[in-house]
Amino acid sequence: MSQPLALEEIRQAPKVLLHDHLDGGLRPETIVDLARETGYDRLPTTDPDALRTWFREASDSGSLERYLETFDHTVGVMQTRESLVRVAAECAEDLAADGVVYAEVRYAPEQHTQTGLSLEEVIEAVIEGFETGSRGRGIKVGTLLTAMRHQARSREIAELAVRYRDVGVAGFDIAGAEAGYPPTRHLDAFEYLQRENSHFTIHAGEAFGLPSIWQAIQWCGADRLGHGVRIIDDITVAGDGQAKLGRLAAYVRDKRIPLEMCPTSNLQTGAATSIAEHPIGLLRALNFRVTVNTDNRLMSGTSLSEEFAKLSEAFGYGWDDLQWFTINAMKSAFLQFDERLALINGVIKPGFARLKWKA
Ligand SMILES: O=c1[nH]cnc2c1ncn2[C@@H]1O[C@H](CO)[C@@H](O)[C@H]1O
Ligand SMILES: [Zn+2]
Repeated sequence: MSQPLALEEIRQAPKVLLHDHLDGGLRPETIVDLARETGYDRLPTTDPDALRTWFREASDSGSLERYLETFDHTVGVMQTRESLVRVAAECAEDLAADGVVYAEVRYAPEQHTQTGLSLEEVIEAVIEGFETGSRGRGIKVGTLLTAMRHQARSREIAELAVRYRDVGVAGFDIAGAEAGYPPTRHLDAFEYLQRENSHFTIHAGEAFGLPSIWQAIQWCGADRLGHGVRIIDDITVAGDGQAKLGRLAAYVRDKRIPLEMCPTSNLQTGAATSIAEHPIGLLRALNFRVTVNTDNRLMSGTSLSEEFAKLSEAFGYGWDDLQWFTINAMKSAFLQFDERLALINGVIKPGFARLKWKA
C-alpha cells in the first residue's frame, strides 16, 4: 500500500462537498458569541475549546436520535437574521480555507423561526451570508432546503426551494430521525418537485436499511441518497471475494445514483464500525457513484480534507482516487451541466494535475 496522502496536501486539492449541514458546522467561538448576543442561556459551557470537545463527545453516542439532540444548541443560536448571515458567511470561509471549490450546504428553514423570522427571511439571510463569505475566495456555494421528516412542512419548504431556485437554492432534502419516518410520508412534496423539474436528495439508509433507500428512489424519485450506506445490506461477498449485487444495489449502481457518504458521522451514529470497515471501501471498488462528505463538521470534529486523509490512510487512496471522488461529486451536483463541466475541466483536473506532478 502506498504512503497515505498528507493532510496539508489534500487541503490544496480542489474539492467538492455535497452533504454538509449549516447548523452542524458552526465555529465554537461563534456559538459562544451568538449565545451571548441573543440571550441563549442553555449552552453546556461558554468556553469555546470545551464546547468543541463537548459537541464531539456528545455526538459519539452510537445513536442517530441522540446525535441529533446536540443540534438544539446550534439551532438555538441561529434565530436572528444577523446570526444566520454570520454563520453562513463563516461556513463559506471555512470551506474555502479547506480547499472546497463547490459546496451545497443544507439546513431546515423551519427550525429558525422560533423568535419570529419568516421562512423567507431565514432563506434570504442564509443566501446573503453565503454571498458575502464566498466573494473572492474561489468557492461557489449553493443551499439545499431541508424539511424535517418528523414534521409536516415538507410541501411548503419544497415550494420555497422552487421559488428560490435561481437565486441561491440548489435543491431540497429531508433529514432528522429516520426510523418511523419513512420518505413516503413526504410523497406530495417529492411529487411536486418532480413536476417542477426540481432536484432533491433524501437522507436514507443511515439509521434504517434497504426499505428506506428503496422508497427514496422508487417511490419518491430522489436524485441522490444522503448516506445510503445500508445499500451494503443488498450486496453479498463470497469467500473468493466475488461480490453479488441484489436488485436494489444493482439499480443504484447501474443508474449511477450518487451516494453522499459521510464516514466519520457514520461512526458516531453507529451506521459503521470503523473507517477501515466502512462500506465506502467496497462501494468504491464496485464503482458505485460514491462521493465523500462531512455531514457535520462541528459534531464530527472534521473537514472534507480530514475525511479524505482518513480514507487515504485506511484504504491507500492516492490522488487518482481523490480525483475520482471529486469528479463524481461534481457530476452529481445540482448545478447546470455546463457549469459542472467548466469546474471539472477548468478547476478540478488542472488542480489535481498540479498535485500529481509535485508528488
Ligand atoms: O446525519 C444526519 N442524519 C439525519 N439528520 C441529520 C443528520 N445531520 C443533521 N441532521 C438534521 O438535519 C437538520 C438540518 O440541518 C439538523 O438540525 C439535524 O436535525
Ligand atoms: Zn446529513
